Amino acid sequence: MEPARSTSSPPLVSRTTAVDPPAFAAAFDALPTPRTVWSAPDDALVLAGGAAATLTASGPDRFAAIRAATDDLFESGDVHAGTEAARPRVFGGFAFHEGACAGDPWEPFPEARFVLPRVQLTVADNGTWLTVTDAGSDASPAAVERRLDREVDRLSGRAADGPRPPRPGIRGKRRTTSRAAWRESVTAALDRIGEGELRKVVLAQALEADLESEFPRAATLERLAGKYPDCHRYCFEPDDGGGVFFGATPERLVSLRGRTVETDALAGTTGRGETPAEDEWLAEELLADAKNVHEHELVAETVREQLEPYAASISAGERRVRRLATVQHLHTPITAELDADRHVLELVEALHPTPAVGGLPPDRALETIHETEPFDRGWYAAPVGWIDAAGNGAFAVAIRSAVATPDRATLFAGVGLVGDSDPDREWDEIQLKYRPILDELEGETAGDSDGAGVGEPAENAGSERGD
Ligand SMILES: C=C(O[C@@H]1C=C(C(=O)O)C=C[C@H]1O)C(=O)O
Repeated sequence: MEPARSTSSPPLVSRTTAVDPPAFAAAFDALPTPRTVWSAPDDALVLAGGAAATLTASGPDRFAAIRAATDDLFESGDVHAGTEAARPRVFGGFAFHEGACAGDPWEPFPEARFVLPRVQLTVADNGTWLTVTDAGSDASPAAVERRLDREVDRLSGRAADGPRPPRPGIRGKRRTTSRAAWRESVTAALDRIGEGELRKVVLAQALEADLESEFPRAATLERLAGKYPDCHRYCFEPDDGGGVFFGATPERLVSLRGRTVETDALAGTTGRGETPAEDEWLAEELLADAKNVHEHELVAETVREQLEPYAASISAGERRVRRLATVQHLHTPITAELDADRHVLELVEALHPTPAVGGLPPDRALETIHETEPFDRGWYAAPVGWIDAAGNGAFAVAIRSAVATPDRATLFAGVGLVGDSDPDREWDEIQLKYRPILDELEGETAGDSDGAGVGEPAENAGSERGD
């Protein structure tokens, strides 16, 4: 294992002030690279740029290494955060498995990388906040305060620079997996399930899209925010600034606040109907479908088992249907109280990969994924999120995602296979799971509006219902 490397060491100096909210795209474009966007339904929106510190790690111990590096970074601080949401946090993510970032388009992405942003806009219930942070032996309160004044002048209340750029359009698409190859690999996986070697495996595909015009980062993130307000939205730029990993995922891996843990079992999928009545019918069918319920219960049971060694109590909510813009999923919310104070990365490591993106038994499923998928998963389906000085944090599962460079996007989507899965239906499900990102790449459609403000409430396209 390569030890975690911090490009700076404590002390950490951070200053925050309230500002007038700027327009999202104008702020995004004005921030230094590498930029981060993090937004979750129950969390403040963070739009950040630059790095006061960068923590990277690789190999099987990358979770422990990042944990040690964050403990080191947060060891001593001179912090005036003004509001809790603007306290120093590192943002980043992990590769799905070690070795997953070896090939195109993942080379710029380390197997684990977290950034303490230099400049951060935080949009919380109690206002918009601008933070400047420095870390290392040169960090000085006077210099941080001077920079904060400059950033307030640059960013506060900044208006949109013009109309939102259109979707880039797609010139051509390439699949990593042909329909024939897919049928063959699904059949082989189902044989392993039939023979009792495997109970479930999640196989994914990648889709490369050549773009007609330059990928518009800020506009794409704004449009995803409008369509997926109740998903976790994320965007991470690697240090070279060339590419960007982004997405809007319905799946929380884990959040920890004090000793309270929240997580989701999300697995089992159907489409959306043409009418509200058809939507309802599909949701009812999903709740009653033995194959999908089995696929879902394997995830819910495993998440509970994985949490058990850490928990004083665990409770699962009712299984419901989570309705998104293009698909509907079975969803069980799970909460736990820990038996002791713990770091969020202990839980991330214990839970990842859940059988919602890996399979069961985990080792056999990962072997099958390696042997079958002709591309690197990179950060797809892996944990992305944040960590604070107290070891609290929130992580999502980075699905419904893509890596984009100015002229190309690579999209990823997968499906859970159990004994009675059908290769053609699973193929169709993958196409539906590409839609959230593909819709933002394909040519312009009527009815697009101009840029909204940072954190402006968007139309709610999602809902949840029980049976
Ligand atoms: C693997 C993905 O999605 C996962 C697989 C699901 C399924 O097979 O039903 C549902 C939600 C996710 O847990 C993906 O979107 O890429």
